[in-house]
Amino acid sequence: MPEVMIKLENVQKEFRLRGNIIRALVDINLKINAGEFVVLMGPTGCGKTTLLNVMSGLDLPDDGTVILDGDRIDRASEERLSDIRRRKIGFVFQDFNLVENLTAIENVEAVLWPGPLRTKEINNRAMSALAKVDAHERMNNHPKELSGGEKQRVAIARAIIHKPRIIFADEPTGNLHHAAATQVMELLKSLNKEMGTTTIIVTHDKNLVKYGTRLVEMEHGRIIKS
Ligand SMILES: Nc1ncnc2c1ncn2[C@@H]1O[C@H](COP(=O)(O)OP(=O)(O)OP(=O)(O)O)[C@@H](O)[C@H]1O
Repeated sequence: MPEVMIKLENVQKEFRLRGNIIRALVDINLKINAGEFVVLMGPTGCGKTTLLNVMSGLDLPDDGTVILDGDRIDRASEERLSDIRRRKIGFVFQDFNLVENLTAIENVEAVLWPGPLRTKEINNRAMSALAKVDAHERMNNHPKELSGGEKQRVAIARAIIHKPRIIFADEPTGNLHHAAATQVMELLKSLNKEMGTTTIIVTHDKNLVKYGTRLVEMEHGRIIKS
């Protein structure tokens, strides 16, 4: 039996906007096994980001059950959620979310500050994460001195420095040109293969389906294919 990494049962989520109720997630049932590389697609506004946020503990559902690597997270406190996120999850975003006044390596190291590790050990780990994503030559540059692809590779180094069980990536190639997008997807794929990191990416780009081991499609808050 494969190890189940994420399990959602009867998950519902609504938003209220100027008197309207938007059903962002409608009765979602989904199981993702350890080591899968899931590509989540669907038209704009169908609920992809909401689903990613609920699976990763960035947001809570109104109803239903969410289990992440054995922890039930749908009713967890913010303190517990942030502890689970810190230990188990790496996040990658469309706009990179790097801190502008820190260098590339400081952006990666910052994940481990403050913490039990010595400065030298943090520095070594950050260097090896940057080498893994082939961005070590730019380690002393600030984000504004990096290309989009380089910024995203630094962001991926930051996402993997604590060896997460799961990577969630929301439109990771949305701001990149074709060549840089390909490089970022190859990188996520190789991390998934080498380290067995369960990976879930949201995208609009049909060309990225080939990187996944599985395609999940949404429409109007529902999963229509999984
Ligand atoms: N905080 C919020 N308040 C109100 N409505 C929201 C909020 N977040 C999302 N929504 C609505 O919920 C629905 C699902 O949004 P979501 O961002 O999950 O879609 P998406 O599939 O990721 O869209 P896109 O591809 O455009 O990023 C949309 O109708 C959106 O307007």
